[in-house]
Amino acid sequence: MFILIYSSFIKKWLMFRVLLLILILFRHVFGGVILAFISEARAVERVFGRGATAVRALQGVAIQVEKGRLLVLKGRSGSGKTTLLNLLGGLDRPTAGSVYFQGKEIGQLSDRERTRIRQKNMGFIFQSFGLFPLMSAAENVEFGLRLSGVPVMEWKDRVRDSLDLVGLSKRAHHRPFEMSGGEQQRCAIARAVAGKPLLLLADEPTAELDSKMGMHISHVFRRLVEEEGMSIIMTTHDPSVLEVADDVCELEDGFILGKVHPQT
Ligand SMILES: Nc1ncnc2c1ncn2[C@@H]1O[C@H](COP(=O)(O)OP(=O)(O)OP(=O)(O)O)[C@@H](O)[C@H]1O
Repeated sequence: MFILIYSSFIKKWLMFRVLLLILILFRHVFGGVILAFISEARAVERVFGRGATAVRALQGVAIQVEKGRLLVLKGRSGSGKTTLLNLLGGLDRPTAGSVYFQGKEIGQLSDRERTRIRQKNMGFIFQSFGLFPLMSAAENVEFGLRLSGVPVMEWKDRVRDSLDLVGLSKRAHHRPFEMSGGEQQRCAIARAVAGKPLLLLADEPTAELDSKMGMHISHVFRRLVEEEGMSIIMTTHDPSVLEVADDVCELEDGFILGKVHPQT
């Protein structure tokens, strides 16, 4: 009797494990196909402040960012580009509507969970660069790798390669105040891409660069999309970035006017 009950329990337990394994495999193999969008905003509103002084920065915005594509957000100053970028990157929460990253609604997550998702999967290039003033260019990049959980043994190569990618190898041991605005911006780019994030979010990443360097960096972004399969969302006014975009989305007064596909 005892043996019968015991063997039926073992059978059920084994079936449960097999089902679990099939589910995990299904998610790994088909997850990417089912979730074609890396990031998505649905009916998003973002209002800053209250009452008479409230600013409606985004109004009913819906956008889908496909995996492995470079999406540019363009529009006049104050049209809502940075606000949308911050929401898609989980740096801010919408007043209404939903924001998803890999199918998961990130606006609903705690600050801690959103931080974990950002550190593991996303790279950011801010308008203000956000470099640590007491660290050299190499140390700034290395710090980014530490946060994104890249194994220590890969740090040295990744720091070297990413500084090389943006043409900053000769400034590896300089601190931000010893670099020009354009060099600081390139250091911020190296830090954001060194961890090979799934999603790179960049706010005016070529604003401080001359046209030749702007063009070079635009092609670096294109290579990251094509060779690493990275998804990129960036805001810009720079025509050289528009040239390498897969999709361009125009914003006006917090609304999306439309999406075009310059490459097709
Ligand atoms: N923290 C805030 N508090 C109040 N208003 C804000 C805040 N952040 C943004 N705004 C307002 O929201 C609107 C959209 O700002 P946002 O920075 O998204 O525009 P943008 O298109 O990125 O502009 P730019 O090209 O100048 O960077 C603007 O009117 C701005 O003044």
